[in-house]
Amino acid sequence: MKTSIATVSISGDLREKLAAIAAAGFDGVEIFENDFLAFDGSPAEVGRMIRDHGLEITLFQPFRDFEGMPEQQRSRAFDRAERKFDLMQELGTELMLVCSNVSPLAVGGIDRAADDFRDLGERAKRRGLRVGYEALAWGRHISDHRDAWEIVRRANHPNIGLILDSFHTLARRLDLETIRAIPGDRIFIVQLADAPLIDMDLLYWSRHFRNMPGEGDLPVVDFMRAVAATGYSGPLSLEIFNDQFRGGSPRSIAVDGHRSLIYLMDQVARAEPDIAIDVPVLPERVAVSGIEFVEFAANETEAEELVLLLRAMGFSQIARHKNKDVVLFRQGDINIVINTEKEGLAHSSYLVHGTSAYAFGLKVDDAAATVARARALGAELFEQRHGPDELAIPAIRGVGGSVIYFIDAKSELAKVWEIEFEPVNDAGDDAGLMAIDHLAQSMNYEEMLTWLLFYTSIFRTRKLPVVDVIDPAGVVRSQVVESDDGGLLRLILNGAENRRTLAGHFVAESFGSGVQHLAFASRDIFQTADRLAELGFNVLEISPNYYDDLEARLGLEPEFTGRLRNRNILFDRDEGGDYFQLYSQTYGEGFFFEVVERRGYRGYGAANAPLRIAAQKRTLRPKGMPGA
Ligand SMILES: O=C(O)c1ccc(O)c(O)c1
Ligand SMILES: [Mg+2]
Repeated sequence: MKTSIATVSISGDLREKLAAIAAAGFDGVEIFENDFLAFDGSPAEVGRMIRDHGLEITLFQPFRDFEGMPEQQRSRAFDRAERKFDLMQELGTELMLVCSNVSPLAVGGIDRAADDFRDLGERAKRRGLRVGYEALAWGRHISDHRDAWEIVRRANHPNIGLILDSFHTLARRLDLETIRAIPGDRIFIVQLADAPLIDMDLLYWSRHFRNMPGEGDLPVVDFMRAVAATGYSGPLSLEIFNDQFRGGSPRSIAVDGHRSLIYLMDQVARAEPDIAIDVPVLPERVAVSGIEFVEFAANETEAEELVLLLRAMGFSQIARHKNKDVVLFRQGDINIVINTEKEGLAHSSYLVHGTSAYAFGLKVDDAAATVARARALGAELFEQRHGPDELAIPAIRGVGGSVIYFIDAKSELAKVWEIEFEPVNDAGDDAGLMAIDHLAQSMNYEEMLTWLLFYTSIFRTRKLPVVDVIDPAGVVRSQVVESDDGGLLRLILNGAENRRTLAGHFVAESFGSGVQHLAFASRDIFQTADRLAELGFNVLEISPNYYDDLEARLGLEPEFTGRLRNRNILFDRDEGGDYFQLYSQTYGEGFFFEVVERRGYRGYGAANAPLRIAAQKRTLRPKGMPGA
């Protein structure tokens, strides 16, 4: 199936939009009339520019307030249509979208509208053009695709067809089964959009909050399954009205859009194995069984500080790389790599961002298949020169230019620690840390949907509802992406709206998005806390007021809250059970570690986040005093 996107979906002038759309791999564009009107070139020039990009014009739109007008307005509407037909012929496109009439002058009536469309069909036919009719969810008389289809059916003209738009159908929660009965060849084009569930006026919701399929909450896959059942084989065209996308990066929004369509088609093909759909074949979504390692890039001095910190959490250095300035620290199943090489991505990453967790490795069943899926979804491959006795670990680029490596047990990859490293003898007592519970990445709010779609389309993960975390300086939106089978990948995306929040400061001062915190799972957080105190760990101090409130709120025993308070442990409880957390102070521009213990608890301690953030901001190093 061909992929297409409406020019209205991304930012920039028409030239920038087309370049981004073509680069992202789309086959076609819908020309939104306003983009054309604002452009200072003739229709023929615009048409040529589009074709020079290897794109076809899948649709010209919108033509408004056409059907069911009283005389005078009716003949004027036909005159207007003829003018637009002239324009379409100069542009070089043959399909026009008419959206259902919103004018108060419009008279209702299915047959009256059908008559108008039959006449318009005749005019279109003379010019070799076609017209599609779309029900706007807020149309005056027609707001339901079933009624639009009935008008098209009664117009009974080969040049008049139906246009379906997932937003209008899903926003009104119309029965999707009604789509299956429409003959696929009577559907002239299918427009796709998702949206977050927000209770608001349909027109406002549609014009400001649409997003790419998979980024919102609407069942776009179910909609597309019904469309596929009709035998429709025309373009799938994104039509995304979104205020944020209008101000975003044309390139990255276009890449997101293309990714959303590939992922959507992939889901439809898997859900409807009996329907022949012409879609790219890609490996299925990848189950991640955990984070194999996290790698920090640092210079030598800062690496020493990091090492002190790791030792204060009970980590031991267990190996060093045979050829590179890279060392491996371990505790339980947690592998922390510190890379102080003077070349390669680690070094350039250090130069740009300072000491940071610039890479991590995920455990998967098949690393090659993982990369194949990621590539099919438009992810960027990462390859770096490696020595003859080193492994080529498959990898892609992630948030903020970071790297995600894939380790499987199928190949030699799982033996990377033995193959590339040599052991060193430095085992100390550990602090009861067993595994990485979760990894949190901070980014600008505008990037969140991009990375949400990235993670959910490539990996077998699901998103939880966005949580607004109140920082003293603003709101940070927090989005969990976790294994959808309750597996072991847990990621948090924190979207900062301003640079004065803890997350925003981190993004601004470390020059980009990245891993801001790592949470380790403890066997017994009380024992861990006591051990960390012996090791000289700088725990984040929590206000006594918190424990008074906790006691009252959850009805806890004073003896229990006393034990929490003495160790600066935060507590939360949900239907599943109890959650314990403690934090490090912040390092550098706001990086920190967390230790958690879950006793059946499923969440992430959102209730504690505002308080914890306020405490951490007190530990941020004052500006202008490096190293202080
Ligand atoms: O908001 C609108 O007016 C509008 C116009 C054309 C469309 O295809 C659509 O879905 C909405
Ligand atoms: Mg539409």
